[in-house]
Amino acid sequence: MKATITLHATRKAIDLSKPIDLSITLKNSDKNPLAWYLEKPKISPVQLDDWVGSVEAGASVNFNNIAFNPHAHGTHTECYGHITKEFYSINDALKTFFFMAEVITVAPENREGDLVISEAQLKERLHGTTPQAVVIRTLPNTISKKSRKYSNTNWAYLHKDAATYLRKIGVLHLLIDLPSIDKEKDDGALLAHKAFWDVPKAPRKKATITEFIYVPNSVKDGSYVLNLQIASFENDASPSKPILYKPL
Ligand SMILES: N[C@@H](CC(=O)c1ccccc1NC=O)C(=O)O
Repeated sequence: MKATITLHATRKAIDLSKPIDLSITLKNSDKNPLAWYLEKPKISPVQLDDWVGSVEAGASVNFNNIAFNPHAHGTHTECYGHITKEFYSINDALKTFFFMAEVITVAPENREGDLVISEAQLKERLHGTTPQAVVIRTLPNTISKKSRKYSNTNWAYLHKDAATYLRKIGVLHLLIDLPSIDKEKDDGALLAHKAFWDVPKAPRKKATITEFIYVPNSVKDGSYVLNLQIASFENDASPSKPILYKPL
């Protein structure tokens, strides 16, 4: 199935039968990626007295409870409610779901023992484009990202100036293949989150950050149509399913 999308008088044709799924599956398995010092998600049948919600155990249906954390267990999209005292829901922040996106690839720079994505790197990779969404693939890009145990690894992060740059060129949706755009242990500074959302000065209520994606190596850098979908959780963050379509 093909579709034509018109944005700012530019028409792009896409093939809806060729989605590129950037989400990492969330599973009850040791292969699930982990961050923030949590153990794996739990997916298990409901038990009510003698009844077990599993067809294998004699029930008519499979009926599982799921216990997980959107920030720690896989691909999720968050709004500025992630870092504010007041409650703001991702379900109110994200109300439209198709955007023009630029996929870029960066090798974080070594700065005093940290791996940092700089403003200069983003500027160079975006070469003057001002997309609605930016998808950052970090190098090395191995498939182990889908099952990595990130806790206490001091993963790569976005310099606050890089996040400010994205805000200033009008990027509304930022996607990255790390558990956070910020440094794992920063004493609560969350500099890149604050810079991207402009918190507390002038919070960008519609801006979102999607973390824990995986961009397959087969996907080339460049322009795509992004379909960013969340589950309708009233929460700062929700599991999400970003899908790219390559313009034909
Ligand atoms: N870097 C923060 C912690 C942090 O960002 C965080 C901690 C637990 C669960 C989620 C977190 N952040 C991101 O989604 C700090 O060191 O205080």
